[in-house]
This record gives sequence, structure tokens and C-alpha cells, in this order.
Amino acid sequence: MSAQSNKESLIKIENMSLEYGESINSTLALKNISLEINKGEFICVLGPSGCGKSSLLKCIAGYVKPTAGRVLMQGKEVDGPDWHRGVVFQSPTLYPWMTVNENVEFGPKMRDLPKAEIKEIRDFFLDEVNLSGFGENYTFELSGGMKQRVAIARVLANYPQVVLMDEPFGALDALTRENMQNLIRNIWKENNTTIFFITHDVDEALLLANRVVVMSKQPGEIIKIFNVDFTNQIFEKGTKEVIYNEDYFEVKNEIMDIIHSQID
Ligand SMILES: Nc1ncnc2c1ncn2[C@@H]1O[C@H](COP(=O)(O)OP(=O)(O)OP(=O)(O)O)[C@@H](O)[C@H]1O
Repeated sequence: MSAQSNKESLIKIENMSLEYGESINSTLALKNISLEINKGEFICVLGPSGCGKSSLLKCIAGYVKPTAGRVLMQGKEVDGPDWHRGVVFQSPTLYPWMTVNENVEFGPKMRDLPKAEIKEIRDFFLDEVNLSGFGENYTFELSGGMKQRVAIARVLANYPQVVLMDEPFGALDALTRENMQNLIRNIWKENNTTIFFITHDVDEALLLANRVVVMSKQPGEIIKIFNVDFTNQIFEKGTKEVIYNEDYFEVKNEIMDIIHSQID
């Protein structure tokens, strides 16, 4: 069964607007956003630079409070950060004085889990991100892609209900980026994770998401939501065949047209 046919609501954004600052110096970043994120979905958000994508993610994470409207998670209003909503940023935020093992263990330790369980969780997720064998390394000894994989393992080790990713692969070279896309797609599929993922890259969105949300220029509003299935097709056929199919180009062109119409 695809994630689309299994609709159990996890996050509900209701008529949300966000204004930074006050009076003449204020910036309206988001306007009237309504969106439902269902369990097991992989949602990618696209839009022109400065349209409010990161602001939207921060509101869902609970880092920023909307000026109007609200964000609900399983019916309860989000009123601050919480490990149920794990966040992965473009630059991995790891503790440089800790080893890879210690970084991944951090969340489960904070939750006072038994030692054996912490070790089990750590080993499981380091294996998921193909970093078994690097546990004793310090993070400064790793490449950019490896650091980002540690950051993903560290978030997943908390078993969050949703993983919020803000251009997580934006700073990586093209090959590492493709590997990371394959990795996150596999993690999503294997663990039935819910992922909310911001990107500038239309191909990245189409190759990962079940739904692609396209936003307007600032103040960010949702212009259109595309239901797509290329990510599932990749499991069956392989990346290249999907990219070169007609449906793919049709959706890609429509999204590009919308984004271009929003750039002055
Ligand atoms: N803390 C803040 N204080 C004031 N204005 C802010 C703040 N954070 C963001 N903004 C403004 O809000 C608008 C949306 O910013 P945001 O970073 O959410 O957009 P974005 O779509 O993620 O941008 P990009 O694609 O360039 O990363 C921009 O005009 C930005 O300058």
C-alpha cells in the first residue's frame, strides 16, 4: 500500500501566517498556510529563495511561533521544540568533542534508556547510514557526506514521529548527494518514516517525494501540491529510467514554470 492511500494525519497546519519583527520593519514570511502531513508521507517543499520554506519548517519544529493560525501534531498544538520532531539542517549540527557513537547515543541517553538498548539503537542507525566501523571516530575526521549521515542517524535514534530536513544535501557534491538521496529514500521506505524535506532542487523533490508542495515568492503561500510517485518507481526501475520518462518531464516543467513565474 502506498503512503498516499494510508492517510493517518500526523501534522495539521491551519491558516498559518508568520510575521518577523513589528510595524514598519516587519516581514511577512508566510501567509495563510494550510497543510496536512500524513503518517508515512515524504513531502518535499520547493519555492523561490526567501519564500519562507525554512520559516515553515521552523514553525512545524516549534522553534518559531506563528503570528496567526497554528500547527497541530496529533491534535495537540505545537508550542516548542520536541524530540518527536527531529530536525536535520544543511550544516550538520554535531558535537565535535564527541565520537560518532557518542553523538548518536546522545538522544537515547537523554531519555534515560537502558545501556544495552542505547547501544542497540546506535548500532542499528549507524548501520542504516552505512557508518558501522566509524563509531570511534570524531566527527571532524569525517567528510561532509559522512557528517550528514551521522546527523541523520542521531535524529533517527530518537525515533521521531517526523523528520524535518532543511536542504540537508545542499552543501554536498553531486555524487554524494545522489548517494544520500538513495539512502534517505531507503530509510524512509524501510522504517515508514514521515519526512518533511526542503530543497531548491526540483529533481531532488521529484525523486524523493510522494507530494511536492510549491510555494509562492514571499510572503510564502502554497500555490500547488503535486502528488507524485517517481520515488516508488525508482525502487522498481532505477533512477535514470524514471528521470527520462514523459510524465516526469511534464510535472518537472509545470513546477519550473510556477517557480519562474515567482521570480521577479
Ligand atoms: N529571524 C528572522 N528575522 C527577520 N526576518 C527573517 C528571519 N528569518 C527569515 N526572515 C525573512 O523571512 C523571509 C523568509 O525566509 P526563509 O529563510 O524562511 O526563506 P527560505 O525560502 O527558506 O529561503 P532560502 O531558500 O533562501 O533558504 C525572508 O524574507 C527572510 O529574510
